[in-house]
Amino acid sequence: MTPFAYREQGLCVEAVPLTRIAAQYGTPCYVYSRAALEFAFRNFDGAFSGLPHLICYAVKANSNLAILDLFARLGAGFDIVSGGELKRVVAAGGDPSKVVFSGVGKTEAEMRLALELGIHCFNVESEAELYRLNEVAGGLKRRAPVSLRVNPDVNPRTHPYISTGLKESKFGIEYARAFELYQVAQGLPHLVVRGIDCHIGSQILQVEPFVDALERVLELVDRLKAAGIRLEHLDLGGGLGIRYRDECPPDLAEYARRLAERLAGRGLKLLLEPGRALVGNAGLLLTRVEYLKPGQTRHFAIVDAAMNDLMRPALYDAWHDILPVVPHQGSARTWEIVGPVCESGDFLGHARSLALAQGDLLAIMSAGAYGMSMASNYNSRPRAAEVMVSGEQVFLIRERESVEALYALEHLLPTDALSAS
Ligand SMILES: Cc1ncc(COP(=O)(O)O)c(C=O)c1O
Ligand SMILES: N[C@@H](CCCC[NH3+])C(=O)O
Repeated sequence: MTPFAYREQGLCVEAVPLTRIAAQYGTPCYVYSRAALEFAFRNFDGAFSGLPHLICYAVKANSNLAILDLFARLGAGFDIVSGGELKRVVAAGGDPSKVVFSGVGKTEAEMRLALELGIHCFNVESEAELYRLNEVAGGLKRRAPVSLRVNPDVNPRTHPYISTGLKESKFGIEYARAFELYQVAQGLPHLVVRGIDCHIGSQILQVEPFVDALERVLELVDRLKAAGIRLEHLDLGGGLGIRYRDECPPDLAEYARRLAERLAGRGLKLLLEPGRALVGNAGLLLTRVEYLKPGQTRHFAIVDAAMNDLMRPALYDAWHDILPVVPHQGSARTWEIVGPVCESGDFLGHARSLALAQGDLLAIMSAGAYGMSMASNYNSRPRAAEVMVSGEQVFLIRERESVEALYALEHLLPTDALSAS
């Protein structure tokens, strides 16, 4: 599936040239391909067709309503980590009964909302959360469906900031305590034990860590079964990596086969929470070169997108391919691709060999996941617009913010308060 290709008018998304999108919607602008999103979901879902399963898209990767709507129509469930994400799922037409709620800090209000909407399961991350959830559910005269998110202590072999399944991590319940806490959960009157959950990290490029985690979790499933605690589902979280540069992510069929092998004959429904794998390569960030600033030691191309739009390079030193929308014949130079934000860490790419002129458009690739969803208004920069391409059509799915909207919630101190000091 190649939704991005060079044609006569330069780089296109499906049938639409990026030059047209820039002219109509301005830059910076996130551009997604509907075909790529649908393909990614169907492909992932299809790989597990031999097993009872539910793909719960991790909303945090990209929470635009149009994307949630698309996945909901394809039958997705959703993995959420806040009341805000739950409200987005509902606003997009998602089915709350296919929602799992992860996260270490669920508030009472978030629990209440999720119980009232009837979500599928809470992935509980601590003993204290079990007691709080029991109380909140009791207050609503309901029983809360729960899984314990177990920390299997396996190394996902990824960036340390996005490893979550090691015992040093704040996530999940310590493996050694999980059995005992299942017994606690079983004894609490307003909880129903439904399943078991783990999530070991993100951008994982081998199948082994998933298999190791699954085996650890299955050991626990067996011990629980022997103690009379039967589970309906096993949620293995998300984390499957994608190609940003030259990575070789695991083949989906192989990933599915290795998991299915270990789950065979157990009667457990498999839940998965992919984020990046469904949206990462379906989107790009379109930006324009504002200035070229060649120097003695380094040459800077200053573009109109910045770390507030795409934080991954600044935060993880992450690589995103940067392509010229209309390639030049001119000779290439090595450029630092940087934004206008007042931070030395504000870069989108180091040492990129490109033939550039002021005013050129660039496409920052593989920006569909953790791009817009991690954007901020730092330096009072309005967040970018988002559009979705479908064949020859372009749909605006999020307007560019206005600068006024950025301070609309703020208040000046009243004059009398100022004169009193
Ligand atoms: C609990 C949980 N589920 C799912 C995901 C999605 O991860 P990814 O986008 O790597 O698939 C994350 C993020 O790492 C997460 O924390
Ligand atoms: N935000 C990260 C992934 C974190 C996953 C969330 N648990 C990234 O951009 O790669």
